[in-house]
Amino acid sequence: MKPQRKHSAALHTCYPCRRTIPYRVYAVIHTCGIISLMYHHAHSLATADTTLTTSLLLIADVVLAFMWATTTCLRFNPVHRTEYPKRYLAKPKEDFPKLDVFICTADPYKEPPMMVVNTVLSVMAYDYPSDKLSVYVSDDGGSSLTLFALMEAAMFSEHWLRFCKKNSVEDRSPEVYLSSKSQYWTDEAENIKTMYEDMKKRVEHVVHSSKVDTRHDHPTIVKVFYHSYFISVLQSDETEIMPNLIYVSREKNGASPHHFKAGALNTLLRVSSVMTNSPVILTLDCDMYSNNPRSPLHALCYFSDPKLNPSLGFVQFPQKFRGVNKNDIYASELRRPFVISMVGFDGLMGSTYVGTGCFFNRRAFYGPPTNLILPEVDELGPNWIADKPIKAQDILALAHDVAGCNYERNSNWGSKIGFRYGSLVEDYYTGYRLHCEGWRSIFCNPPKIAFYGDSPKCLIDVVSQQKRWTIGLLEVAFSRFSPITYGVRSTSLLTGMAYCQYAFWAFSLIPLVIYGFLPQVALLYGVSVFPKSSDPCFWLYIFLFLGAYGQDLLDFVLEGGTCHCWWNDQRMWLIRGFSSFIFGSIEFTLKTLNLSTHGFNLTSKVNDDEKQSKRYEQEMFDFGASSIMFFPITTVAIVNLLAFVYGLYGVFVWGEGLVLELMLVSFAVVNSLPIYMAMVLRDDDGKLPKNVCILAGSLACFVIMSVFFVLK
Ligand SMILES: O=c1ccn([C@@H]2O[C@H](COP(=O)(O)OP(=O)(O)O[C@H]3O[C@H](CO)[C@@H](O)[C@H](O)[C@H]3O)[C@@H](O)[C@H]2O)c(=O)[nH]1
Ligand SMILES: [Mn+2]
Repeated sequence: MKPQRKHSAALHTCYPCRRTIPYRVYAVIHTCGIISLMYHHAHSLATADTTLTTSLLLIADVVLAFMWATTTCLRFNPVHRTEYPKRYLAKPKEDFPKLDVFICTADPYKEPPMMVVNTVLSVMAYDYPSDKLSVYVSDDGGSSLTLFALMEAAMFSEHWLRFCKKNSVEDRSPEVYLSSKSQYWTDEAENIKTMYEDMKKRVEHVVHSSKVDTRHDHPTIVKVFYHSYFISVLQSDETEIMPNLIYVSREKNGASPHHFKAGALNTLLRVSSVMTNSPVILTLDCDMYSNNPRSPLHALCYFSDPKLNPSLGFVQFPQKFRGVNKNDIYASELRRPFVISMVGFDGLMGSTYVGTGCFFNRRAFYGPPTNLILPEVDELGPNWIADKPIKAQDILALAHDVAGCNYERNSNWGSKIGFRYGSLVEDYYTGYRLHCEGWRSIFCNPPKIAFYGDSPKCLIDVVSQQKRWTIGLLEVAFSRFSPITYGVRSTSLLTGMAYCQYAFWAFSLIPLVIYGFLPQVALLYGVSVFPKSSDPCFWLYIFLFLGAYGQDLLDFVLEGGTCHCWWNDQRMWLIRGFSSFIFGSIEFTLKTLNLSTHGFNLTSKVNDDEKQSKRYEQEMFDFGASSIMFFPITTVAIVNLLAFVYGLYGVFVWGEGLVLELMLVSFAVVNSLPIYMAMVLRDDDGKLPKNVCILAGSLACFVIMSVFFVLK
């Protein structure tokens, strides 16, 4: 997309980042460094008799170079954008397009119904013509609890919407608004607070008192909530229609595949098509409430631009989370994928889709921009005019029909139409496939955060979530549509390569394991695998390391992060490498060999362990759960500690020989400090369980001893 300059009536502008040119220059220099390193390895292979270690180091460096190249594609043309929603507002209200909002939920215990209710209310209260707004909730749990909560929400919404519009409330999630104390408290506010608390009590009472199973077998339920009129507060003779609120629980049975969230979204796509068929769709996860009532206008600044319009598939807002601790110890903000890379993608074909907070052009789900693929019946196509009342008998009957679990059999749904199946990261995969079809996208990041969600607050949840992503990304990497083969041809070299960064995310496991064990164990035997400090190659290593890490830090800080957060973020890369990537790759392999299956393990959104929340606030790592996931990371921490101690002693004995080894080991040890503390110094529930420590200690000894036989 050619950057365009500001002119007065424009709805949006786009500026290239200032770092672009220096980055390109540096890329050339760094590339020369990498080539020299490869030459060094090739030379050692040919001359020295250290074939095994050199080959391993070569493999590690090739993977690192590949990762670096993919990141560099995202640094080629980063852009920033600004929208002018006020200018859009000047349009007559009739010209605003209809908007369908999709909200997914799946389990009333991991995703409390009150959380869903707040998300629903926050979008129903958008600053948007209410008669053009429809909110669809997909409940994959088929739970009567969620249904009950929505019924309550529907009743409360009338009061809430009126209250928000009358008092120009900014926080449209009632929970957030009512728990913030900085408000002027009026009788009216007191009143709405009582109503909200009553509703909350009823809903939570039902949730606590009835133990329902999250069912895997349930019939279709489609429930349209009664929509009444409410008197507009500004001109008392005018009436305004409430937004539509529709609950959908698709039919499920054990025999037909249901494709997790992608399946749920496709069901909503069909049901909404029959009922309202709005040209613009917003997808949200149930924890992502709206924090900015004007975000649809930001998105429309792009969708209404005729220059972008014919091929603009989606507008993605960043994922932001509430309650992240000060220095973000688990890197839950995911600043790299959700902001830094987005800015880079945006200058190529557009941001990736991250599953939530994304406005879609409905047409994008029906084939490439130039080639409309029509579904089975007219009512499901993007051109269908949905003008019947949504409670009409035939409309409801059709909605039921298209939410059936056998509906998609032998159809294009999930392959050519709708959200794409075949990966546990249906978001990344769907966005990628749309880019392959020629759709473009936009990253929209206005200063007022559009949505806030929930992120896992304990380490095991973090690494389990990322294990699911690892599996999903590998599914894409090894599919027929792999970015490295199909992607680079269908999009562009840079976009395809940039997508590779994620698809092959887990591959960084290879250099991590090699650099985490090989030099350390060699050091323990007094053998050096890196060049001595008198060798010019010594400086090559230093330069490449500092260059790559330094640029990474710069990216982080330029996109609004702090140095301390960056440090925690890079540490999480190591931690996830030795947990999520390892176990994700194993599960992926088992599944490919048909030895196991894996599902979509929901991330829990309840934090009711007070002690644990406190530890999180104090930035203490929480290992708590005795999980095999922490086993490799503990092992590598122990090996590095041993090597560090031995290396310190060695410096005095061998002098300059092992400087690079020692630097590497020190870096690993500093990164592992929380692990050592969790092993020996701590006594709370978050410490590393004894059995994990003992097992890891034994494995560390085993690794060190077995290398003895290889080296000697
Ligand atoms: O069978 C399923 C499984 C999940 N969901 C919903 O999908 C959403 C995301 O699930 P969550 O457990 O919160 O996953 P996260 O790891 O937090 O989500 C990230 O990763 C997912 C892909 O793995 C994306 O779908 C999400 O948008 C993205 O935020 C939730 O609203 C769920 O209710 C369903 O509707 N049906
Ligand atoms: Mn989530």
